[in-house]
Amino acid sequence: MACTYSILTQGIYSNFCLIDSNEDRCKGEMLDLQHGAPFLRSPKIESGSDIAMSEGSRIVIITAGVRSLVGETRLQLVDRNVKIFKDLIPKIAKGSPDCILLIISNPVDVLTYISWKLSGFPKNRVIGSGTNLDSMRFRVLLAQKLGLSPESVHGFIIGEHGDSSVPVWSGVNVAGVTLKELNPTIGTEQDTENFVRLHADVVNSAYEVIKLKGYTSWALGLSVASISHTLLNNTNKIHAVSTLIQGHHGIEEEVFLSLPCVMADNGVTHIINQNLTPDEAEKLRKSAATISQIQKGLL
Ligand SMILES: NC(=O)C1=CN([C@@H]2O[C@H](COP(=O)(O)OP(=O)(O)OC[C@H]3O[C@@H](n4cnc5c(N)ncnc54)[C@H](O)[C@@H]3O)[C@@H](O)[C@H]2O)C=CC1
Ligand SMILES: CC(=O)C(=O)O
Repeated sequence: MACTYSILTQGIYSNFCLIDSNEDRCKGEMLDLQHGAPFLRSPKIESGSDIAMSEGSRIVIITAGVRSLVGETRLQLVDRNVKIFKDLIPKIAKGSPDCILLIISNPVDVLTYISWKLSGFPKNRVIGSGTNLDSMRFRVLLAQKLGLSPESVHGFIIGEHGDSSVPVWSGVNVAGVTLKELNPTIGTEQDTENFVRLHADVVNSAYEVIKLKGYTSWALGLSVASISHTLLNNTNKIHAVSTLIQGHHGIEEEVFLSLPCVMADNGVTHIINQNLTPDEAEKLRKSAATISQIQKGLL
């Protein structure tokens, strides 16, 4: 609902089909939104529990499944959510054969891989929301530390949307000034300015919000709205999203992880080849090995 609300209120798209196995909850959400239609350019919103209602969709955003309880990692959800995806993805692929699949449910990297396999879609049209959210969290924390607007602080978190994510300290910059040039120890334990703490805070963000309010929603909704805007308007904007990264940075496994991607109306068009340090690339390869291990035997 946070994705829907963000897309609707920003005027990005106005034709929605909300599907949930809990039909009443979904209808309640639909009615509540419809009552706001005069403020929302009179959108068309339907709801139901039958996936066939979504036939012919341009983008299918999948958030179905269980979420983490307090202290539970995203990877611990894998078996329960893969089961749901095995049922859903073939039906969606049949009903909306030309759609872009935008996966949100966790563990998002594994479920994006599973969706790619089960849909038979080309890799560019199967995308996980990945570390677009983590990168926003990173920029917000960096901006708070530097006393700047997050829009003026640039940096990426890549790899797993989860505990093994990788901060690209070598590329963090403000107006083209790379912070690593000013502070060569940035992102290491030797750094007296303790920037390394910010990545730990990014990794801990979801755990903290879940402990406080039970789930995360708004930032993810805004992140998905931003990705949707790019896809629907063919803008070639770069987002860190989960895509097939085999062959990049020495990764041999068939895994989906986040790297900065150029995105347009047919999904991911290019992966940006960042000039990672050997340490950053090694951490990414470790992340890939972890995910690959988890994927074994799922299909
Ligand atoms: N990638 C990211 O950054 C984020 C991912 N998530 C993930 O999104 C997922 C959903 O989280 P919430 O929305 O907080 O959970 P929620 O419990 O509020 O919603 C999940 C919905 O899925 C529905 N559902 C379950 N099985 C279904 C099926 N087979 N068909 C249709 N609907 C089905 C449930 O009825 C429920 O309404 C979780 O896996 C969570 O970890 C949540 C926030 C951020
Ligand atoms: C739940 C989750 O994956 C997040 O908020 O990052």
